[in-house]
Amino acid sequence: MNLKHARILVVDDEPDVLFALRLLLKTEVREVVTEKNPERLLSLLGQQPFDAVLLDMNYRSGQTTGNEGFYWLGRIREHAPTTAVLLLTAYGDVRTAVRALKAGATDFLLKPWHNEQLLHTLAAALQTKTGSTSGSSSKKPVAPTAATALLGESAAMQEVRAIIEKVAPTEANVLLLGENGTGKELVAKALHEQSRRATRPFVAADVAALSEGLFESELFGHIKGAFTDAQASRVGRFEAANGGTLFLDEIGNIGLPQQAKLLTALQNRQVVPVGSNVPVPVDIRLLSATNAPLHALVARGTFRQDLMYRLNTVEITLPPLRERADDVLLLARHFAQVYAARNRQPVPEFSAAALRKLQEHAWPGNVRELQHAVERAVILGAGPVLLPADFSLRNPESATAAPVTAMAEQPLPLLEVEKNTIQQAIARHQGNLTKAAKELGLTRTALYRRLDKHAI
Ligand SMILES: Nc1ncnc2c1ncn2[C@@H]1O[C@H](COP(=O)(O)OP(=O)(O)OP(=O)(O)O)[C@@H](O)[C@H]1O
Repeated sequence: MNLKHARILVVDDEPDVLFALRLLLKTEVREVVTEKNPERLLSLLGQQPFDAVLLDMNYRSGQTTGNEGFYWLGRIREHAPTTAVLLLTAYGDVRTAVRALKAGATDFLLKPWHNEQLLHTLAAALQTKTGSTSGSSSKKPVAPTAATALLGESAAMQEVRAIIEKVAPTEANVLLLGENGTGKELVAKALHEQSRRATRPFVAADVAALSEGLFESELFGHIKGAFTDAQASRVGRFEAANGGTLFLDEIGNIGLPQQAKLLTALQNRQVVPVGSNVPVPVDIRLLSATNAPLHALVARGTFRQDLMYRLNTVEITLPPLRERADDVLLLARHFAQVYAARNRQPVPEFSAAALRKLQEHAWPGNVRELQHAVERAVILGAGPVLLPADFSLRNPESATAAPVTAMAEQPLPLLEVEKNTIQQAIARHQGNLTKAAKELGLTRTALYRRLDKHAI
């Protein structure tokens, strides 16, 4: 995790330390909360998730044993096992620091600290926490983190969560089905985080975005000199995910030749890098996702049945947002909190009419569309209560006609033209971003970047 996105809790009984750390961290991280009473630690952790806690070792004057620090470290480990804990220890007290690491601390910081060093240590601890450079050998599954919390109280979402809980600890391959923006990638991350592979890598690949030529080298790797641009050997996504989870997104969009190669790799549990003839064994759990009707593609003969059976030991279908109106409100309030915090604004309320508007909208882009709509409303909204006018929602039918008329009447700035063209393409394909991207001649990743740029 990036320092900029982190929520940090600092617990120390010295007001000067709290003041100095708040001053240092507030421009570097997303949120910093300071607390001088360690007794309040657990209730703070219960109120909101923190990515890291900076914890002092001694709270009573004259005490230098660090025992209180160890006690609170243990309690944090029980309540928030994924939160990084950095202990603040007196300079020179290396023995306590080593004991702290053995007791489960992520790292320690010496008082007085150097600001640069502290930021560096904190950033490294956050990296370790997300597992991207983790050297941890623990095989214990971790609880889902806030970043991957799958929200929704509708019967459909409760069922999805129940299936995740059952399937996550197994080695079953899971196929995630559902429209764009329904949360398939989020479910994939939740499956990984609740699995025995949680401390190993989670590697995602958008296979629809890969050209036919790139598919093999991206997934299986290549050796130096395998093709003109291959100036160095490179491991593919399979090898990068070794021991962990590989998530193949948009699996329904790959052609028959790629399907055959993928099936061979899955059957043999090994990959052959491009340009090599030496197979490399791989141990991965495969999760895949698509918004395409995969069973219909099999019936039509454009997707191999034997490959589908490899992928869908378990199938989870994410329901479209329009079928779970109650979740719309819950998610809207959640995103309002997230974006208000991110922009350091008070959390806005929703007027009854605004809530009605959100519930009645068809959400062709599902949760992603709602997320962007709320973000835009939080940033541009006029007051503490969000009104219907703060949400400019387009239904697929109305989106096609309006911008064309506008273009005919007066010249539009280039950015507006780009935005309109994208919106029309998305509307024409009923929110299917893969098809819209294809029509626009963009990769899905490039389309996402533009959606973000235009806050669509
Ligand atoms: N149930 C949910 N609770 C909280 N956030 C959600 C939920 N479902 C989706 N989101 C958020 O909506 C956005 C889109 O979700 P995600 O990328 O997982 O969808 P997807 O189905 O994989 O989309 P695509 O098919 O377009 O790749 C993400 O920012 C995700 O965090």
